[in-house]
Amino acid sequence: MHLMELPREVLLGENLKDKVGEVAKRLKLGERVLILYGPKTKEIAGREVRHHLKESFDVHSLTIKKASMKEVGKTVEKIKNENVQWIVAVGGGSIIDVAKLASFKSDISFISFPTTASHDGIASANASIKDLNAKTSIKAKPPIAVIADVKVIKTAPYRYLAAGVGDMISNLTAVKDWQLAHKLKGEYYSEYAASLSLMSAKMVIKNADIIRLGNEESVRKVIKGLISSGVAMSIAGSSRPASGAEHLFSHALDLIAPKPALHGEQCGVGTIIMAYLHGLKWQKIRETLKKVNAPTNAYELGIDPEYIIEALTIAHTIRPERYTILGKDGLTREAAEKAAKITGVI
Ligand SMILES: NC(=O)C1=CN([C@@H]2O[C@H](COP(=O)(O)OP(=O)(O)OC[C@H]3O[C@@H](n4cnc5c(N)ncnc54)[C@H](OP(=O)(O)O)[C@@H]3O)[C@@H](O)[C@H]2O)C=CC1
Ligand SMILES: O=C(CO)COP(=O)(O)O
Ligand SMILES: [Zn+2]
Repeated sequence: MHLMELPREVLLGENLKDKVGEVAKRLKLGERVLILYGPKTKEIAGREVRHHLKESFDVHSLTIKKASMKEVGKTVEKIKNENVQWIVAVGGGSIIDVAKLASFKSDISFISFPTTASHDGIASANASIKDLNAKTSIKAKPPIAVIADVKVIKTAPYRYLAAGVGDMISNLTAVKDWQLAHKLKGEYYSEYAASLSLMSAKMVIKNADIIRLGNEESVRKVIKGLISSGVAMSIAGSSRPASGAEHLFSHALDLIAPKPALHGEQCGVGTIIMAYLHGLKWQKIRETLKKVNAPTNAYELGIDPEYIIEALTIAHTIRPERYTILGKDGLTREAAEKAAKITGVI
């Protein structure tokens, strides 16, 4: 059996901070809610969402500092102690991931209220928690609803929107890797999930001129793609359609770089290199990233070229069970240097 869990409601529009309660009532989520936010996202939208919820719910709140198991544990504890029935996560990928895993462990629902359009975890079922043994995402549950307030998301620095483009353009190489694993290793492959995932990537390429403007229409385009990409992952039952070797490269940078860049920024640069290795038109990918002002090289990522090379050579060790273009043995230092130089990454 293949279970596909998807969000039941997706709201995309302006001024939605007072709509969380309505959605929760419609979905009969219960009276006792826990709101999670970060120190910044509390001021950006969290406080106001909480204020509106207080009109008809018993509201508890927690400030989350980062996506760690300690914060997940704290959240699970709060859910238990206060008999919480559902969670709303107001924040970036880190806050959403903590809510996703804590609600999964506690077997309650959560609503995703993203404040950035920088990653496709907004509507996905997998959570990426940094200090788990795995450096990659693990299975949890998708949000029961996604409430994407374009005005809130637009308050985030433009850099986050460009990172969202990087996380989606990754789908091009992720799907290529998936097809390779299907053919070489007989791995399960879903044509439907792969097509949906590719559609998000193609849409950002097509709409790069709109996205680069950084206005509300740009946010809408990126958010829709990120939600579809998350749904593709839920259909596949793993992050396979949206995470291949380019993500392994980003995960490797998170491990070794003194100051990693945003997830989507690193994935975008990784996509250029992996597209080159796959024999895809990597120039088109770089052109799109340039168009939306996303980083396309080590300098723009703010990461020393030495870490880029090292990340390329260790990427295949991050998730050995997921076959990619890097193969079982990965890239030699020479091959890594060559690929990064040819594509202008270093
Ligand atoms: N589960 C999945 O499928 C996926 C998960 N991810 C994960 O998502 C994370 C990346 O998410 P991302 O959103 O880029 O980063 P973070 O959630 O880590 O947020 C980065 C910073 O941006 C701040 N911030 C959030 N919203 C705004 C805003 N509107 N204006 C100004 N600042 C804001 C945050 O504030 P504050 O300090 O208040 O939190 C935080 O300081 C990574 O951990 C990655 O692994 C990525 C892709 C897929
Ligand atoms: O970032 C993701 C998809 O964009 C999740 O990927 P991982 O499973 O590699 O963490
Ligand atoms: Zn990603």
